[in-house]
Amino acid sequence: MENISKPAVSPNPMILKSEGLLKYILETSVYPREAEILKELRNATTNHPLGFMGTSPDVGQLMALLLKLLNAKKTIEVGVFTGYSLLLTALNTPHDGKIIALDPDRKAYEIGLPFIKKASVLHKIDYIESPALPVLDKLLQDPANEGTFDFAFVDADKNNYWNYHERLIKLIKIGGIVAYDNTLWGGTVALPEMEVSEPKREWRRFTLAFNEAISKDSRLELAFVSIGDGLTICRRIR
Ligand SMILES: C[S@@+](CC[C@H](N)C(=O)[O-])C[C@H]1O[C@@H](n2cnc3c(N)ncnc32)[C@H](O)[C@@H]1O
Repeated sequence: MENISKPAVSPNPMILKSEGLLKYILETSVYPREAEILKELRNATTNHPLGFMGTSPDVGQLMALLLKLLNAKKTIEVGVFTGYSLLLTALNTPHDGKIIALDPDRKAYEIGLPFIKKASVLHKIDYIESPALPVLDKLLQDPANEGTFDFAFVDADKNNYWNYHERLIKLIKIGGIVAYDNTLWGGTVALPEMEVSEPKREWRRFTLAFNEAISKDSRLELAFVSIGDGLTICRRIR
């Protein structure tokens, strides 16, 4: 008899790690369909001292699909950097869409700003040069903001992911989506701590705690997607 207490794993777990497969996906369906202006922003960002640490284009493609499926109009972006995911969100929301974009690093945002302007989507963006938490708290001080956002994307300091979650789950409407990037943290979540480089250990611990807590959150349905550096997609259900 089939052992139902032991869920089946992927028939080929190694497939998740195959660089060749990722290259195939990117070259077959991601890069050819990526908006030219996003490519331009991505290329401009490679000159940043930290290189391109923006959202990976395959994650972007999935985000675009989610935004369109939701017909998202009102969104929040936590962690802008040079604005790849921000521009992508702006391109995939209607003309009267609104995005509250939060990041204390305005210098990085200014690298992407010319591309946002060129795409004629700046009018949708309310960029606030600030750490995200105080702004989210301020939004929640006005009960009129609760349950009004369609979509939020979090790609910032991992130590605050649960703090963001506790606020975003109230700001997002029932049926809306909050997506968290980097929830596989370079694959380190599946490694013993000893095998993880020292600089990655602290955020690995936060990511592990976040993944465990969110998996138990009954206010949402979720999918933990092995794409890019890991994307956890949560749909608020209550
Ligand atoms: C990985 S980057 C974001 C990439 C962005 N999603 C993109 O596609 O280009 C992380 C960003 O989080 C920002 N960040 C760090 N701490 C933050 C905080 N407390 N609140 C908001 N943003 C923060 C950093 O300044 C950095 O720009």
